[in-house]
Amino acid sequence: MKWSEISIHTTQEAVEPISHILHEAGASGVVIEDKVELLKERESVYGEIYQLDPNDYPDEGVVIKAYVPVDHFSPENIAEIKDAINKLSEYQIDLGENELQINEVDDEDWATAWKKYYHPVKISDRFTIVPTWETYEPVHSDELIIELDPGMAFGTGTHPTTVLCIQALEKTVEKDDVIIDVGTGSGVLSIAASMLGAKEVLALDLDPVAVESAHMNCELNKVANIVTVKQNNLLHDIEGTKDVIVANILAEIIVQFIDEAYALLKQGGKFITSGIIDMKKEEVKLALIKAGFEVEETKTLEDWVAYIAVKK
Ligand SMILES: C[S@@+](CC[C@H](N)C(=O)[O-])C[C@H]1O[C@@H](n2cnc3c(N)ncnc32)[C@H](O)[C@@H]1O
Repeated sequence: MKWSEISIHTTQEAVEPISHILHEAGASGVVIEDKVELLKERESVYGEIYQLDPNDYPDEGVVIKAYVPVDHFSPENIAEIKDAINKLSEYQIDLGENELQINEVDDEDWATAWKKYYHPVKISDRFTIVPTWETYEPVHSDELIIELDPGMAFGTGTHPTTVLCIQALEKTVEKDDVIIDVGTGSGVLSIAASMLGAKEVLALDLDPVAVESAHMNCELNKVANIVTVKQNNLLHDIEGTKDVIVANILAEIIVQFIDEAYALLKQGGKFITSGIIDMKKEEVKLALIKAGFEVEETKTLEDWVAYIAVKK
């Protein structure tokens, strides 16, 4: 299948409004190429390993790329996008070069375009995430390595919410624990839980692409005997008593199944939640307390929050 790649060379201050215009026009995601990424001081508590290639970034400004099926936009639609972008200058937004280009690319090209930005990253005391197409030599003997190919599912393992969940799992999971991972995506949290000693992990996702990706990654990491991957809507119709439930899903969704999580956990069981943007943290905390949980720990990274709550 052919896709249209729309790329706009602009400035950093125009990234948000232009990304919004592209989303409104039907693009399901955007890729931002910004040289600042090369200069950024990374939080180095865990000595993350970044190997970004300067050739992937523009010398000046930012390039925003969006992908849509090749016949999605008529010339009129493109003109409307250009108009909407030009109008931003009325709000004193500097558009820089403001150059829009359209290229035709193959399915394969854009589905894998993000791979060049994804390299081994040490994300916690014990875990390093290594993309399947990279080679990596462990630095420490007790390092746990998760090999991952997220494909089109969420979960390269490096998003702040995933990092917070893995760090929380590292503190929480005990040998032979029985765990549920709600919204497993690439399966990264289920794999981490297995490597930390869980006896059984149930990995759930509504999206069949995620289910397939999680299956594949569990095989790859040799934890398929511990993790059962299943297509499921949140915790609907799930039974049994669990030691830990982890869910990295948006706050709006978490609040919908807090009571079900509470019911499934044993006394003293832990509910790890992330995907919570800072402005939603109080709403989730109140809902946890209302359900009977005690919030044991609040973790933050960038604008994201994770809670470790215990069933009292
Ligand atoms: C933010 S991603 C988290 C992926 C992975 N667990 C991680 O931490 O990187 C959220 C996942 O939740 C899944 N999801 C969204 N709504 C869901 C629902 N109602 N039931 C099950 N999964 C859902 C999405 O398909 C997506 O894979």
